[in-house]
Amino acid sequence: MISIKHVYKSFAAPKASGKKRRGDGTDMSYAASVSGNPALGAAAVVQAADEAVEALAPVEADGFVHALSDINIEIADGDIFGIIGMSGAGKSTLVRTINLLERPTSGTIEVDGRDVTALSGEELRAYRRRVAMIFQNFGLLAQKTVLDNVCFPFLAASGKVTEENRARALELLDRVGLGEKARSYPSQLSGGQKQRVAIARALACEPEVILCDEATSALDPKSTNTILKLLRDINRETGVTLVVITHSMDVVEKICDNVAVLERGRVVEQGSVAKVFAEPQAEATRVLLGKVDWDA
Ligand SMILES: Nc1ncnc2c1ncn2[C@@H]1O[C@H](COP(=O)(O)OP(=O)(O)OP(=O)(O)O)[C@@H](O)[C@H]1O
Repeated sequence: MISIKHVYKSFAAPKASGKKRRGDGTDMSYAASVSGNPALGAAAVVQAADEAVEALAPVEADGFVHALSDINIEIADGDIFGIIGMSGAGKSTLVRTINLLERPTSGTIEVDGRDVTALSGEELRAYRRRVAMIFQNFGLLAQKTVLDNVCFPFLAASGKVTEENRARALELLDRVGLGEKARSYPSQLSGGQKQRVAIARALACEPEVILCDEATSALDPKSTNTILKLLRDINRETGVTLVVITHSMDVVEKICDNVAVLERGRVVEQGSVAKVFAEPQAEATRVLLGKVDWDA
């Protein structure tokens, strides 16, 4: 059970670092999400701040961007929990506080009753093995083969990759239907295949939770369905909890059991998907469902 209690997150008004993204398109979030290395964490935060500048964050009168305000959510073990909202609602910030890429400004995140927000060092690395993550841009390491990408969590955890680890990675590649691509490089795969590699990599350390941050946003409808079905099947087979960050009600309807709707950093509605779809209470939910009267 993940209990998010009174979580707030504020950022000082962002300033562009002037640094460009690394030429190989590496998303720092993945490397940071499997390690407790403060330098990688800092690089991921600089990258996020640059993206926030690009997104023109609204700066409040006090000079801060209040990305999350008093978030209270409970996610049961084995649930497929959707977090939905428009661009800038705070979805990515929330998911990044769950795996502690960002620390909440205040509030707690309890996992099985234990507050994890102050974890560091080996305890933080161990926590991140329990909470895997997949990203919109896949976060694969471009210079490594598919097999080496799936083995990366073993390397990050213990500094080496054993034969047993490789055999496990091959099993996982088979599970996602990509056994024959083990020696390929990410650039040789379609978007849907890249996301399947990322899912195999997420499963490597047998996580209890997978955070899926806009995992299908870069994919066409057919690949989206393949990935959503794969995630749902894995949830049923292994009991892993899925936290699905999305701006698409279609995604929520297809795989989620429960959903929280975020608007400007606040939860404006939450409950079972069936109830929220049948009787949406918040205006933001109706907009996301496409149930708005544009002429009103
Ligand atoms: N590192 C940061 N520094 C400053 N502001 C930030 C930072 N990260 C996020 N923000 C701001 O916090 C708010 C929430 O951003 P967040 O990326 O969480 O929204 P989102 O719902 O995930 O949006 P999108 O769907 O566009 O990714 C935005 O106003 C954003 O600009």
